[in-house]
Amino acid sequence: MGGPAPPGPPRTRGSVDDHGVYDDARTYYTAEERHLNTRAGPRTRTYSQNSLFKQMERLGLQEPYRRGSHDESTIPHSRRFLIQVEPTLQSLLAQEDPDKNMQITIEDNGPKVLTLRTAASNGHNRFDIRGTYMLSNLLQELSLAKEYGRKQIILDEARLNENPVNRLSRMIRDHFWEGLTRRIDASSIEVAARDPKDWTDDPRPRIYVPSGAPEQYEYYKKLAEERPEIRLDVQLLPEKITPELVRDMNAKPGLLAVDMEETTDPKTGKKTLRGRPFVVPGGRFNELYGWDSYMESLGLLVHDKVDLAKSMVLNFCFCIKHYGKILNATRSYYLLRSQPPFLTDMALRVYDKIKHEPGAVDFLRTAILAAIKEYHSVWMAEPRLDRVTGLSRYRPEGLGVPPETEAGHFVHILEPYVKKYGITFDEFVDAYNHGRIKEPALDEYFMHDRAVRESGHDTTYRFEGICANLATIDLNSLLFKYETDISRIIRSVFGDKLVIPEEYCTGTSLQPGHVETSAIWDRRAKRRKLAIDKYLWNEEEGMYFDYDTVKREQCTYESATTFWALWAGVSSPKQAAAMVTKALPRFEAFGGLLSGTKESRGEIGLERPNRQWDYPYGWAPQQMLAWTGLYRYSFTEEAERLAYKWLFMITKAFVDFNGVVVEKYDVTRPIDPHRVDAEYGNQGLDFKGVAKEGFGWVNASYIYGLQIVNAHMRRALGTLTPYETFVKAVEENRAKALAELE
Ligand SMILES: OC[C@H]1O[C@H](O[C@H]2O[C@H](CO)[C@@H](O)[C@H](O)[C@H]2O)[C@H](O)[C@@H](O)[C@@H]1O
Ligand SMILES: [Ca+2]
Repeated sequence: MGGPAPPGPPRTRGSVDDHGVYDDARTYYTAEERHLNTRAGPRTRTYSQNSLFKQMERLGLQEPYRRGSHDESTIPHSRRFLIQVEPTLQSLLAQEDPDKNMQITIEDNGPKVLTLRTAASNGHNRFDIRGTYMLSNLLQELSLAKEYGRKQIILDEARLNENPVNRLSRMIRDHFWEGLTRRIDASSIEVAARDPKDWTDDPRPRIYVPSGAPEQYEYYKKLAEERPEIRLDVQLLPEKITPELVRDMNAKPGLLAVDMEETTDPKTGKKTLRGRPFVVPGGRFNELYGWDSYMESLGLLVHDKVDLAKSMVLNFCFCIKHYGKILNATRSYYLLRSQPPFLTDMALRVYDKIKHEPGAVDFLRTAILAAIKEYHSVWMAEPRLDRVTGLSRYRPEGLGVPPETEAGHFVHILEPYVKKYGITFDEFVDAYNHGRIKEPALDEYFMHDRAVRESGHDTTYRFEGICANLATIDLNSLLFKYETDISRIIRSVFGDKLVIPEEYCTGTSLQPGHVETSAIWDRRAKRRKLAIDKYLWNEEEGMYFDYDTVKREQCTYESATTFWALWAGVSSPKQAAAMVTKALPRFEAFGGLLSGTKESRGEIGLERPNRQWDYPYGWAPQQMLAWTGLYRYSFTEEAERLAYKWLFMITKAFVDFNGVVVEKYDVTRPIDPHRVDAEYGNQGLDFKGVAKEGFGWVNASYIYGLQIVNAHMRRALGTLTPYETFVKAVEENRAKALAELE
């Protein structure tokens, strides 16, 4: 045992690995020597596609269709091109991007072929780049090269025809995570403070600091003084956060401070603060989110970005300490609501990676103490707890109309009131928000609307006008997971005794010094399972449903969140089997799991528009939790199949649509599943030339999903094999192998 690892296969000179063909863009395009044409002698000419075309024209030759003296090198991966960046970019776009959206997709009807000059011939020989995928990769590479200031590059062909699964994984690892990482401190506050949702006339950077973090207040004040040009507005929050306060803060929306760590300024040698980094979802969502962060951390951990996942856990602990909860997200207008809770699992996964490091147990203690406080003060307290069933609901406090939605979202609800009072829309909203107009039916509507947003499923007909009354299978599965995780951690890491310090008692009925043991958490979990079985399980349908705690009846909307019970381990093996045979077929579509069934959504039309968390849309968290849950109950084949379908859909859209990765997909649409126009539309589409961020939880689902499928499937994905073709091939091979045995 032990000893050095066996040597790997010998590396041939000139092989792909040899010169970092797949280096990240910064490394690839900033390495001077890589882009010097070492073969260039006195004959070197600097070609651009433009000058190439002109020259061909002069000679009466046709480009790009003529093959003539083309470089026909057949050595895979060894071909490189000598390219003048800007002129080639311009000709590529002029020719292959007729709809001028700075993306080359299957919808662009250009000739789909462009001739490049090979580096080996000093630019004398030519080679055709063909098809949407290679041309769009060329556009992406040229955009990156330009960004790094390159005028001329030597580009490896292997970057243009790379296996798409490898390319997307590489983009996520080397580019997207970085593009989505934020740090709130002097280094980049302008970027972190930007809020595409800001509805005010003066969207300036603003930060709210909790009263318990005076050192941060000093830090940001100083920063604002030293850099007046960024117009940073620094505000100290009062100790007590009330619905009135949050409503009034809507006139001045801002970022909420998160955790900072002490560090030494390399310039002055003095102690200073540095923001703990976090990943944002992307698009219009440029702040730390609750459940997005958990999903993102699953991808970060696969990519060994453990520090970033750990840092997000610590930011959550800060939020629980200073704001009383893990926030929906860290903007002032989200202050009163949370999101689906995943802290214990997230902390455990990080701990698992760092447990050999000093401080790991302290990290886990901090996270678990925070989770216990959150459990008691948020989820198991009024108004979220329903004392009759013992189950919990999404039911945050708040006043008035949520300001962050896309303009027009509430028009159909508010228009009748606007007419009734004969005032303008804005006047009505202001009067209603400040209580000058009282409309109890609207209060009820917005209580449910806030609950919908806390649930993370904003919006869906499952929840409209009812959400705050529902004990959902989602939330109660997650709380069951908290209970079982906390029990296990107390027993296995803390010797079955965890002392609760004073700061973790506020908002709970615990006394400082109280000792938690696993037994009480086991009892809590047992009680919740019983209640879930009693109120949420439906034997006939073979799945879980929400329970209306006011009407005291089970609901009928079929939601993919039924599979969260598998993820949390709350189902019996019999229930799990019933879900697989009865429920799963109702949710399975071309690209994976539907959010809900078509029957449950009902008819849609002008008066009843599509909601983004209903049929036909599919979301990354639903997929990830279902795969993990199915795996947990040994339904490996089902988990692999669902993961394959999801990954195939994402890879295909990535290949056909210039590297696109979006927030959610229409899982019933094989050709362009990224097209979603419900509510605020899709996020992640809006890029020029090359995608820089993807979308947080979809990035993660891709990386995580590749851990779920087997190696054979991964290879089939790389060749864009549809699931049915893949299965057929597997079956044929099996039949052949069996026949050979006989
Ligand atoms: O601006 C409208 C709503 O946007 C958020 O919801 C959606 O994006 C979140 C970030 O990716 C995600 O966590 C949520 O599940 C999505 O539905 C926000 O969370 C809502 O509170 C907000 O009203
Ligand atoms: Ca285009």
